[in-house]
Amino acid sequence: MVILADAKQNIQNEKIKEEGEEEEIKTWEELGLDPRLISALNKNGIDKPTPIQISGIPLILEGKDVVGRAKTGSGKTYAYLLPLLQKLFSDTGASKKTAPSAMILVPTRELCQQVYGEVLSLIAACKVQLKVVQVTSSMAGKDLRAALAGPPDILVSTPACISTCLQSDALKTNSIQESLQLLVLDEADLLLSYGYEDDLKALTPHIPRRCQCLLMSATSSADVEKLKKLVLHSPVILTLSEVGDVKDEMIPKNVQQFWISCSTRDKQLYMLSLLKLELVQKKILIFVNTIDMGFRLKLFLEQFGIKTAVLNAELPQNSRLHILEEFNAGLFDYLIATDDSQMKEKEKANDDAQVTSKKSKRHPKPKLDSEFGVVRGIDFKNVYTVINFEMPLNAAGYVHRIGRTGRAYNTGASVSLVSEDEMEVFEEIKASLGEEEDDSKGSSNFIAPFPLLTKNAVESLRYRAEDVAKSVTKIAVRESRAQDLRNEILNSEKLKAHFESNPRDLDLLKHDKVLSRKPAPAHLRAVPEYLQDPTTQEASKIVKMARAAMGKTPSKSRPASKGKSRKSKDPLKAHSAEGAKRFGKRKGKEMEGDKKKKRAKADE
Ligand SMILES: Nc1ncnc2c1ncn2[C@@H]1O[C@H](COP(=O)(O)OP(=O)(O)OP(=O)(O)O)[C@@H](O)[C@H]1O
Repeated sequence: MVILADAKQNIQNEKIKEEGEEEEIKTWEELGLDPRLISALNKNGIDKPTPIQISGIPLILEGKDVVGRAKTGSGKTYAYLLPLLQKLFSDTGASKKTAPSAMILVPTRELCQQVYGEVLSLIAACKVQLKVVQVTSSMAGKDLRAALAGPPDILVSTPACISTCLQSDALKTNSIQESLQLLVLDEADLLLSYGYEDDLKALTPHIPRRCQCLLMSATSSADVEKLKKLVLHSPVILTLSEVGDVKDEMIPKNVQQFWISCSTRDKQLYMLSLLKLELVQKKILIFVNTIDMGFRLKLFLEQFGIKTAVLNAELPQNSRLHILEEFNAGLFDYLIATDDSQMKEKEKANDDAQVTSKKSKRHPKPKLDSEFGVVRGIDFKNVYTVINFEMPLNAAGYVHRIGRTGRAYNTGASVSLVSEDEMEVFEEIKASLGEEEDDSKGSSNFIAPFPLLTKNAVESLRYRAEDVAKSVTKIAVRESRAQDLRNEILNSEKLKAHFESNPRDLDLLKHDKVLSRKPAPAHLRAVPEYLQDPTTQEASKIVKMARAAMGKTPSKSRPASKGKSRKSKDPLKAHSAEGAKRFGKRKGKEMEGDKKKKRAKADE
């Protein structure tokens, strides 16, 4: 937790204790949390605070301005939500409120929906009379005014939408001056790179000096520095020692990171090998950098009976939210996500869309939702493996992608397919994770070569993969993308109506339906025995056993990292860079033992 120090103030440095470090275990009561919130958390199986919550909640309850930096999936949302709600519990509302008491600003609509859902469920569980609303830029002025009439106690939105509310008078600047007590900027470092600087500058002059401001992020950037100056004006701010750069374990220790060197041309072949030979554990989140690549991969995989959904910026918002809900509910195991850090592609596509839509009215390009984003902060449930089919543009993008697994003490893994022209960003990522310069190309203390995929196994699938890849033409990709969009727009109207009356109904629409015009040939669905070498079969069997051993929904609050980690038979553990250090000796003995047994058996 970094809390900026005003140069004149004494800097009180406290270090957030890492998981497993000797520390007195704090309880929610010791943090001064309201019993209603504690019982809501316990009902949810969340029985003790994470390090960032231990450090942050008391400071926020005291009214301090806070900049919270902690690794992905470490509970930053509750670190600010719990004290924020508690402060509003006691807000008797004596003075007539003319604007929300608290505003939570996030960079994407998906995160807006997620935080809104968390607030709603905590308010319901605590049975308190607090009103929360979320507003997004897609809402018309009259809907914004209706949503903010009242006004609500808590407002969850994006900076762009707040700016729209100010312009359309749905929010009045003098009301903000009178009523705003708490302002939270979540995923703060992304807010400016999402182009919200002007929107924030439109808001900040109206933030009253007494307002308590909180900035949360898993990675730091020059933008956070800018935001601190822009937003953190309270003179008394405490500082806890910086969690450090990305290298300070910004990726949870319980995430094993792997990589595979392969040509761009072979990426689909390697992806097929990983999934078809079942060498990685479900659920699987696959990141690509462009929407076209997402559909190309979808069409390719479905020819082999692997059904996926593609989450991207051109889908209607409630379709995107429904896909996230379906995926989190486990209705399908593979999700292809277009990474939001590829902002350039969106801006360019938006510009193109404006240009082409003038030229050809008949085929206007769909407008990309610039508030789309499914990497930052989105709390994917039970994602075990994150696969970078294409590498992110930078280290922060890598940290946030990998951060979609290994959340809240659960274990996870990542596999990055690195082509020759991605080696540079791969080296940058390794350096930012703390790799020493002199490490020879490819070797790493943080990201180990993926050990379970043999050359034989890959070559055995090459012919089929290349044959299918050829059939996925540019035209097929474009047609499937347009078809998917038409389906989703049609569905999204149905969705909106349906959600109102059946909020819990998740299987209304299948988002992972097959888009290929021609049905997948049956012989491609299964990999024939003769194509699988014994090593791969053995590895696949152990991966499945490891997954079964973890059960379907790993427990949220059982901290695997507390040294009491459940003995996982995960075959990757011994091979991961982290695992090699910890498991090297023990694993070596085990493997020695296995070899002796095999030799003894052979001698019999
Ligand atoms: N004290 C806790 N114990 C166990 N699980 C928790 C605790 N606090 C939060 N969680 C759960 O951990 C998951 C991740 O929490 P959250 O989304 O707040 O992480 P984050 O730090 O915001 O991640 P990101 O950097 O990706 O935004 C959520 O499912 C949340 O319910």
